[in-house]
Amino acid sequence: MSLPAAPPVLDFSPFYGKDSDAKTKLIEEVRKCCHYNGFFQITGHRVPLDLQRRVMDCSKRFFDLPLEEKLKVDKNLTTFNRGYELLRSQMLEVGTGPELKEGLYIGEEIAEDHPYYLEKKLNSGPNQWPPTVPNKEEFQETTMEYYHATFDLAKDVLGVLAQTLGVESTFFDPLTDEAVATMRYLHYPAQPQDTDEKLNRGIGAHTDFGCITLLLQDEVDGLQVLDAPSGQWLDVKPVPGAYVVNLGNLFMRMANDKYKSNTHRVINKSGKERYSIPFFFSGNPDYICECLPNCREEGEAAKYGPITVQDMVTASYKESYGRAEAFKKDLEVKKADVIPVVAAVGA
Ligand SMILES: O=C(O)CCC(=O)C(=O)O
Ligand SMILES: [Fe+2]
Repeated sequence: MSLPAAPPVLDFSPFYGKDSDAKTKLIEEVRKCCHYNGFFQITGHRVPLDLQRRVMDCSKRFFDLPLEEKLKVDKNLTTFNRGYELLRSQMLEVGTGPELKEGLYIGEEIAEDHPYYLEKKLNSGPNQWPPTVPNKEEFQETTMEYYHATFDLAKDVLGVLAQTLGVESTFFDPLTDEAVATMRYLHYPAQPQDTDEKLNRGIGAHTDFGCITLLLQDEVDGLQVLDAPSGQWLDVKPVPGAYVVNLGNLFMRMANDKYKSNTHRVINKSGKERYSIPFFFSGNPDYICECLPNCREEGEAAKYGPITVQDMVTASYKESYGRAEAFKKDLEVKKADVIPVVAAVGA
């Protein structure tokens, strides 16, 4: 048995080239990762490094704002998950405290007369733009430029995933057409070095809900994936310019559990602030997720029935936020604050 291995860094550029051997090799490597734990990193993609730098700068500019400015775009002002989320709002891992991260949720600009808004589709509505962020116009433009570039990359990654299943790279077009994706600017404050690892999470152990996630990390580490066979947590080291790609629960379900949506978490023990930008690609909300081609042996039944992207992702959201709310109510009752933070927001 090979030793537990951190997700490999793959050169994605053969997808755009004419070298069919290199393309076949890329497809094989991606397939191996999908079977193993659904995680890999990619370089050689088409999102410019300069755009990645500019978007990280936007994220920092936003989180540097005073708390009362960030609260002007509070996510709770919308019913469609756009805007600012305070520290400790989410709790994905049972038995740990609410998470030490703050975020800004952004998506495609959906006007209030758009059918997705009117029909209350997943995370669909106008973005809430922070009114006092420095260089506000550039902030909006760069954010959306980055959103669209990452959306295109997600489509390309799904093209390769289709090929790993032995079907055309266009197979997922009905899923990617008019797809919903949500991006989050995330900021993990520095935690104390002697932080209680059992309780404190930047983000608790979880699997992602949607189809695929493309994650941009800054240079501060903290992301870990669980190696299920050994129970070890493996660091996903930041590689400049690279994306961490991982499959979500929706994809695993469509692959009849043959491909993995793997458990991961963030513990920011670096003593530094950490910034990351995950891009969650859910898909067209009306797309019906069914068992994909070549994901079962002859005569083997599909493990799951059909479900829409909308229903699958909505159910996952409700579950995790419900847990955080219940925990906080419990804390209020006990009047105890057991979760230390070094750099609390606004402090
Ligand atoms: O910030 C990271 O590195 C990971 C974030 C993550 O796993 C998530 O938001 O689902
Ligand atoms: Fe995640």
